[in-house]
Amino acid sequence: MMQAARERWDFLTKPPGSLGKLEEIGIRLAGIQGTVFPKLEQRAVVVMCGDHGVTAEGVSAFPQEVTGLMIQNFVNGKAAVNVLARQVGCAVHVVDVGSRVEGELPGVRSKKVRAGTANFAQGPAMTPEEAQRAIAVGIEMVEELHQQGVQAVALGEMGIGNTTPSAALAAVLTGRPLAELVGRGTGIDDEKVLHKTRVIEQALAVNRPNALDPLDVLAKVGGLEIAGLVGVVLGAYQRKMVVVVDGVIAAAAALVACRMESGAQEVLFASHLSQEPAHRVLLQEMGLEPILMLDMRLGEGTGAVLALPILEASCRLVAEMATFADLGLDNT
Ligand SMILES: O=C(O)c1ccc[n+]([C@@H]2O[C@H](COP(=O)([O-])O)[C@@H](O)[C@H]2O)c1
Ligand SMILES: Cc1cc2nc[nH]c2cc1C
Repeated sequence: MMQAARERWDFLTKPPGSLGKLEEIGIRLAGIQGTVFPKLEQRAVVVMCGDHGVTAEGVSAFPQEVTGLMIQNFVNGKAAVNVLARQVGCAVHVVDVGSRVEGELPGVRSKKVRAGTANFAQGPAMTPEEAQRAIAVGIEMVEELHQQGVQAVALGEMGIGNTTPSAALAAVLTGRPLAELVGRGTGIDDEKVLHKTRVIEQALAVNRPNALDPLDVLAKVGGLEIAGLVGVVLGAYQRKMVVVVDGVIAAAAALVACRMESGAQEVLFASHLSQEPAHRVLLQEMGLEPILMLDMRLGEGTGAVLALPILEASCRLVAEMATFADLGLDNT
């Protein structure tokens, strides 16, 4: 199907290759959907939310309570991701897979596996069973979206502290040194970046995650919303749905999913390049090239949602452009 799509792109009324990455995107979409004319009309962003015990170590510029406040903001339709999702016509699904918020908020899918992870600088973030349950929440969510006819899922997340587990996952799964991976997250200074690096070093020494066992790594130094996104990727791969990766946290989840199911990479698109340094390394590891470069580092799925119209442009071009044959011309 990808070969058929490549031929179609070369017959469209333009010099071959002149639509650049839009052509490559279209060819990959054809492979995923099994048609030369892929469609991305129905799309959704899943915002997985969770809290992190490691915030007790002072690794974020913001207090943990902000996770809950932002969950409320998402259901009020007032967060950045809501604004962008409205602009591009994308449904927003907010899933609480592990926040410390008590009770149930209307508009939030309450799927809490536990109220935040444990501080992984002192022991495992969660048990493998908890990680598996959080993965199941993601699979279940994407299964529902599939039944609704959704063709593309954007990976969103919210969790104060979650750039710390993301850097830890990246370090274990890629083998790169922490100095290349640890960043400012929500905006910590140089001194705190060093402290964050030492916290992750300690977490790796205490937990000794097995790099060849992605569930072990995820449970020991991951997060509940990260595990939820692993499930979204795995579920989407099974259903041949397009997955648009957001920033560093979503990319860490995507790499865990790829280590569990090597073919999962086939359905992934990188939306943008975050300012968080581990993001570049994670995308490289998955062979993905970012579409947008906007110096964003917000999360929530904002970059992924913004890239949806670019993916859709590719679908529209191949469906609506005339071919040289339509013009009565030979393209050679
Ligand atoms: O998407 C990114 O690349 C990204 C980079 C830095 C921060 N974030 C967001 O900020 C929060 C994590 O930052 P931090 O400093 O608390 O680890 C979390 O809610 C993420 O959605 C997201
Ligand atoms: C305000 C705020 C909004 C966010 N959205 C995703 N991560 C976030 C972190 C903070 C601090």
